[in-house]
Amino acid sequence: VIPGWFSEISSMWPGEAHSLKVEKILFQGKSDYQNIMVFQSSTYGKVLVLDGVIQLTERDECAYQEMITHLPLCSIPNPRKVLVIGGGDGGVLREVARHSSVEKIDICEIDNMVVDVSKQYFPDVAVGYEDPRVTLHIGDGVAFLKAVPEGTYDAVIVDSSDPIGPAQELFEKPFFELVAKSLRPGGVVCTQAESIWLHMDIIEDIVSNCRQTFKGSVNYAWTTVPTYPSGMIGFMLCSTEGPPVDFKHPVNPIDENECQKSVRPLKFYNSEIHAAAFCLPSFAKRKIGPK
Ligand SMILES: NCCCN[C@H]1CC[C@H](N)CC1
Repeated sequence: VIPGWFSEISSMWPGEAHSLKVEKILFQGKSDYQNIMVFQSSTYGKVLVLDGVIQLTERDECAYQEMITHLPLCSIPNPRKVLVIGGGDGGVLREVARHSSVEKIDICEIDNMVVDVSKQYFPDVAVGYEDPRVTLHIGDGVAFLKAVPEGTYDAVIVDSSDPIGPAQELFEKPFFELVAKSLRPGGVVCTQAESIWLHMDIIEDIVSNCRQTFKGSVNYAWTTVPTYPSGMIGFMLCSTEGPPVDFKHPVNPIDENECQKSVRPLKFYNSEIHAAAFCLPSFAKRKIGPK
């Protein structure tokens, strides 16, 4: 370990570790589920770390939060009811709130300390909680979905950490089946789906489970996030049987300059990068590309 540097060392990405220079550690704590740390970095703003894994930095969180939200919500004409599983930092809520068609936003986050820490150290991310359409449920996403009436949501966004730890069950088939039941016909789900450089085996399993579970379309998309391992992260975009969804051509575009009074303009997402996100390198296309 280099003094003054944080290195993201994990068995989930053996033999490599992204490092950030640390100016000051701002918070360290342990919730019922995980270790939580916040530090001021030299060049990426404040950084949120769970069990030694970087969750977000102020400088590049826009890439992840905007893409995981607008890839699904811009792919259906009028999203009204949206569920966020995970996402306790509030960044996805901030992005969902940009859609004026949305009437109700439920969020189910297992760890209340993540919510409190984000509100204290990342106000520009946790601002999402201030939207009156938001209802926060603290609990397990699987239990929450079991209690949801069938066909409740137009969109579900699964903003999870990695498969090792509290989020493990969010990568397994029973969870996908519960998500599918909670969606209306032609409803959409977007999940955090790891990196094609690091986790192709996991992604192949996820794609296989999704193809068995979601009878509309199943697509893998990705974005660049400098501070995530391998500098990128992917998403599964799936739709249930019903009105067809063409994820690659946003039917409900959001204008990057559409800056409502309350929120800042989009920093990353636009319609061109939406379409581009579904283009895969050949090694990935062969394994997880459209059949
Ligand atoms: N709202 C930010 C959640 C971050 N999602 C994950 C964090 C851990 C990474 N290895 C993968 C993405």
